[in-house]
Amino acid sequence: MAAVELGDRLAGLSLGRSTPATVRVTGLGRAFGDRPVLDGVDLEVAPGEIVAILGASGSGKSTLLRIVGGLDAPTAGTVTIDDHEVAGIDDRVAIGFQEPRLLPWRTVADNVAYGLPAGIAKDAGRARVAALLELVGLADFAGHRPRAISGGMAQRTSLARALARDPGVLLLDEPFGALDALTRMRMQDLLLGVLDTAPTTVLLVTHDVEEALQVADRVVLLGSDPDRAGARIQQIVTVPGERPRDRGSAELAELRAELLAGLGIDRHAH
Ligand SMILES: Nc1ncnc2c1ncn2[C@@H]1O[C@H](COP(=O)(O)OP(=O)(O)OP(=O)(O)O)[C@@H](O)[C@H]1O
Repeated sequence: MAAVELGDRLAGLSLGRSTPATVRVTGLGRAFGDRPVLDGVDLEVAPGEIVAILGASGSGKSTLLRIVGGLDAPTAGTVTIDDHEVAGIDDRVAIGFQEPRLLPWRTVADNVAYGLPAGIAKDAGRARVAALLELVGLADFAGHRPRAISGGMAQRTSLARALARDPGVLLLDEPFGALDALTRMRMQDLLLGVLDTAPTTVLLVTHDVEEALQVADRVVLLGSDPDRAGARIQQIVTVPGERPRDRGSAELAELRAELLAGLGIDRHAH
């Protein structure tokens, strides 16, 4: 089915479509006990924008994402979504993790349905699940159990479940981190295709500079200065070029080297 036709089908559902939201992070800090992890993080993400968050292990990427999603609370500063402060788990937000976290005894379709907003009419819910399965290429696997599908398919199911809620903000924490390199690249393309049809504001945590450069409008580098305990934003890079981007372009190669250097990896040393 063509993407436009699918988009019409999604738009035509009685659920309607929530509009991509603005996310504003202001003076954000988080300490665990007396150990600061994040300190003074400021970031504004525009509606429909895709922002990748890069940083060394332990730099607080997941913590930042969890706070935006209301799964954790900051010790300083605020997060707002469309000018409403986040305080606890928020309906406007959907989260996808590295592990698909599917219920093994439920079918693929039932796992996606699990993400539907409370109170949606049965028919509308069923139609939305069908449209989402179509969108992620799993229409023929609706009745399968999670153990009978591949890791990439499970991750697509998880993405469809996140979108079932019709979120204004989609938070993805290393969503493709457990997949092999080829599946990972396919998933990046699939994600971009899905977002064309069902646009939302995306914050994507990743370890992978290449993934950030392929998928994001902007890349945020999180890290701490030698004289600071908590991490903050070191650099924000606007990625040039329309997607899909040419992985071999000189411009991206330069950005890649710059971001790797920011992560403490000197490419020329290897
Ligand atoms: N609930 C918690 N209690 C205590 N410390 C925590 C808690 N959650 C996270 N931390 C600490 O905060 C720091 C940042 O963790 P976080 O998972 O946000 O980093 P990350 O950048 O996502 O790391 P990775 O790339 O390895 O997933 C780590 O040192 C971690 O041990």
